[in-house]
Amino acid sequence: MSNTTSDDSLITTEVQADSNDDRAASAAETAVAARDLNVYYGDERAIDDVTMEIPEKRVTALIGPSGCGKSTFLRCINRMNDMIEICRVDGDVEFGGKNVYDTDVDPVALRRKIGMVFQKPNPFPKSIRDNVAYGLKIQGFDGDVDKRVEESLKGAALWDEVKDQLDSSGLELSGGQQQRLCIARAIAPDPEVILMDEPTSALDPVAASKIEDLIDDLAEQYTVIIVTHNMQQAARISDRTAVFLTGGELVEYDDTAKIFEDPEEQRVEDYITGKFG
Ligand SMILES: Nc1ncnc2c1ncn2[C@@H]1O[C@H](COP(=O)(O)OP(=O)(O)OP(=O)(O)O)[C@@H](O)[C@H]1O
Repeated sequence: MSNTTSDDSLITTEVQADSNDDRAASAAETAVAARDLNVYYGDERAIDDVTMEIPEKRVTALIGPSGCGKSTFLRCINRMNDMIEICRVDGDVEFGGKNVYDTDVDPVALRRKIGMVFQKPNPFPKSIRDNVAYGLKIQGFDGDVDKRVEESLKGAALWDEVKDQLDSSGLELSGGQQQRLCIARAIAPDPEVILMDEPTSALDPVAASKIEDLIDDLAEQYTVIIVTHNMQQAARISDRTAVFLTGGELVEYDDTAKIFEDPEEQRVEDYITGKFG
């Protein structure tokens, strides 16, 4: 599968020291940038003037205590907050050199380029094949659907386990397999960015570990932005970490090793060492 960026297509406490290091050390283009981003639910501000650049083909973790705005920030990136009536967004989220909140951006086209995986695996009550092919059909994909389904299931490290049961229901799979099916569904439309909102918190440790390995592989090809409550997970799998604290303030954003080993901000150190949050 190829990745392309085209503005036009939008219109209508242990840091892992192996593979992440190579990625973290090399320069990366910016995939997504928030500029002066404020988000409100009614009168309540959930994101407080956040500016940050998220690098391409890296894993960026968003961490912080409950209610600090991590999910709200994530949902801004592919405009999932549009679905929440009382939510108002001020400022820019740039993707492919364009503000995704520009009036000529089609949110459905945007979400093909910026896919999303949720906390609870949510396959459709359809066959494994149809789960993966769903987005392709909606977008009027005129290529080889079976080939793309196979590539996507391989990309989600699920193919070997399901290749002989593609017509079985996705709901018959285990929780971890269902989550990898959801990842296959997210990558089938050939996105550039994958947003993950606590993708392992509903899974047992073995299934969670498989997803962590998969996230590392996905970053070879995609930009991965993950919300996690699990600081060890952030330390293990991410290249960059953004720490949000109460009120939607982005307090510190840096290489993951720096955040976990030598943060600039006392509040971040206190949070990471469990003094609050
Ligand atoms: N749909 C909504 N309507 C009203 N307020 C909301 C809505 N979603 C979130 N909020 C509020 O916005 C703030 C940030 O919430 P958000 O879910 O983004 O935080 P979070 O850091 O992801 O929390 P958690 O880790 O518990 O999921 C909270 O005060 C929350 O109550």
